[in-house]
Amino acid sequence: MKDDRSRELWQRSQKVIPGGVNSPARAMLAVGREPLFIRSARGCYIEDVDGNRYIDYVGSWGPLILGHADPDVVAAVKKAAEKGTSFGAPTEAEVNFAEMLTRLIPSMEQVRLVSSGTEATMSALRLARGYTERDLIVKFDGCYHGHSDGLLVASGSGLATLGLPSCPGVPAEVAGLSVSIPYNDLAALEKLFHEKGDKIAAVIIEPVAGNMGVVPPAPGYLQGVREICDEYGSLLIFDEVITGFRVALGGAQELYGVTPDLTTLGKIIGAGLPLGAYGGKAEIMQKVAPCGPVYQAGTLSGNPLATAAGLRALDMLDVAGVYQRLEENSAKLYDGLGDIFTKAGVPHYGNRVGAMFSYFFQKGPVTDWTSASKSDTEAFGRWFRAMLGRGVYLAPSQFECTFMSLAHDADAIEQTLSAAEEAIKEV
Ligand SMILES: Cc1ncc(COP(=O)(O)O)c(C=O)c1O
Ligand SMILES: NCC(=O)CCC(=O)O
Repeated sequence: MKDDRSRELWQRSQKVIPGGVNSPARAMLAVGREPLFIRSARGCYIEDVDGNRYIDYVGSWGPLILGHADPDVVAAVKKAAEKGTSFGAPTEAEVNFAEMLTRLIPSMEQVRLVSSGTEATMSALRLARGYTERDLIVKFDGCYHGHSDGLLVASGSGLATLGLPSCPGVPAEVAGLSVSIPYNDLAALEKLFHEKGDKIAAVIIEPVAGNMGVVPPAPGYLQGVREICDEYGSLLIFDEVITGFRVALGGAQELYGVTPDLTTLGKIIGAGLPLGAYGGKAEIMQKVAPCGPVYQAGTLSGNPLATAAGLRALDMLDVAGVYQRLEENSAKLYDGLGDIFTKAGVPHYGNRVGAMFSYFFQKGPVTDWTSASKSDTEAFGRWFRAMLGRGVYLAPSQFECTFMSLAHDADAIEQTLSAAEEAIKEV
């Protein structure tokens, strides 16, 4: 694999960009190589600046469930751009988009558009605190909700990958308002509420965790979390930045039949453009300025290019059979990989929910961060590099997801499994 040009760019980039990357997850530090610089992508393929082509299972970290450069999405963005890239005033597309979101995710009676998942969760927490007039937030070890101060506590994603349990720069007073406890452990949540329930504004949870690798909720767990929140008058926030429009059209809340008070979205709803959203019960959303006192704003919020892309993408997902196809293709790849690991005698444990899955290099089971962190990350690094060398681009961390898209067809799956049969010999 030739990577001269990527290397050269990495040398240059490190002089002007910390670590050479604009987000730590891209650095590939945990898998023992330098990042590849990408010049283009289409469908399920990405191409780096040295001309290597890979089947891509990162999908820009989740947004590209339609595949890269979907022609309809690109056309919608072009058309919107010609009419102006930002107005700082309301548009018809925003109304259409909000109507679509509230129709497809009925618990979101009202919705605010923002520009990232981080903004969505940060704003939802502020609203929950403003609404309940309480300060404490509960989160779960290994879950990641973006990089706002109060959420960088026992976080998943890049912090888990780099082994950063906390983050300098977050004042202890702020971190102290977020309590993090193990995922999938109702007894721990009950105990915490028993002690501090009247101070807890909200519980924020990834209804399927995707930032410690994929960890599904145990049967009944989300229902249990809902009941505890109700008992103590705390809000339940589902962070569906990853799971929204991925595990089902109506997200994890539809799949598991549990209704949160607030939902946060990002990734897929922007189809690769910067777009996030938070929303929920109208009574709560009415507290947001200008109709209420909880301030939240954004120069580029509801950006016309992003909403045009999002509208087109959600239209294409709201078609009978789409999620069935994603499910079937994801199962085919996931099962095929499992067979290859088994045949090779490599200890592994898999978790999959729809079009997101992870294989952990350990015997498992993996139900929370404590169990996920027991994985053999050196083995994962060897696996990652062996797959990359055979044209398959996986997320460069044991603690991230493999994302399928509608562009991953039978051919791509076949090629991936052939690569895996060879690659596993190097693990
Ligand atoms: C569940 C979850 N919430 C929030 C975020 C933050 O989103 P963003 O990176 O768009 O700020 C992410 C991913 O990065 C995420 O996976
Ligand atoms: N699952 C983790 C992410 O999606 C993060 C991507 C990033 O921060 O670059």
